[in-house]
Amino acid sequence: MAESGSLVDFSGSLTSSTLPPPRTRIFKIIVIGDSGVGKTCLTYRFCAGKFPEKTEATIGVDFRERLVEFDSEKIKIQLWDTAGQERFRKSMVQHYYRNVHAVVFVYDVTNAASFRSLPAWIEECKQHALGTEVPRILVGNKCDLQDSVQVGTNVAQQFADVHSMPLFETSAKNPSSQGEGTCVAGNSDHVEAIFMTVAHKLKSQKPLVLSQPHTGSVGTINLGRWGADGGDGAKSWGCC
Ligand SMILES: Nc1nc2c(ncn2[C@@H]2O[C@H](COP(=O)(O)OP(=O)(O)OP(=O)(O)O)[C@@H](O)[C@H]2O)c(=O)[nH]1
Repeated sequence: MAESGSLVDFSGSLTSSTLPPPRTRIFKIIVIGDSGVGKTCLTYRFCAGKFPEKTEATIGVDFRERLVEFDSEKIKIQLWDTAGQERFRKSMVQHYYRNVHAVVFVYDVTNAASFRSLPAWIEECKQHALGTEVPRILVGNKCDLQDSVQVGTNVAQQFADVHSMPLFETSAKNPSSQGEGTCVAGNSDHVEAIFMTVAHKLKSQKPLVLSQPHTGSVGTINLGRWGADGGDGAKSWGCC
């Protein structure tokens, strides 16, 4: 370590143009659940700010990201929108489970089968070494379809409690029309709040390994299947 005198001399030659660019932390969050539960719509709404007019079944994995700022620190939230259909995900699975910082499990509140599938998704995570030490949340989507609800808040909350996850009920289509489940009431842009909550949680944890020079991009991009990796996993998670 340089003594303070030599440090002063040396720092005189250091200008902002010679310093490395500020680095942006990246949080890799995978979004999983049955086909048709709305994973693409949720990730699109968060990254592009609107409900997509048209979606097609995801093949493999789509990758969207958004740059956000917390306490003057820029953070890139990278959402990996995975295919729900088995035939579109097989070859890809082990790649998108690498270096994950958080997992978002999605079910469709109007589709009980998608809720019953959750244990299988949790099991798949476990098989890829993603246990309870990785922050996880449960999202019940399509709450705008109130007349068709098949999965009540109580049963979803019980499931969330058993698995130590916070539960959010929302709608990618109309985020202000969510039901009355835990953590949901009165938020006018709930999808935003869900992903920001996860990012906030991750930010307050151990610094991540992977970072990259700040490019200032905001919004949705699709880099294809092998676009990016995250860093070390975050270590703990409390219910909201
Ligand atoms: N009413 C309503 N429809 C939604 C909502 N979210 C998604 N949808 C619709 O549900 C269908 C499936 O949505 P996707 O986002 O493609 O579902 P996915 O989970 O990504 O499906 P896969 O890519 O096959 O895994 C589409 O027709 C969407 O328009 C929502 O919050 N409310």
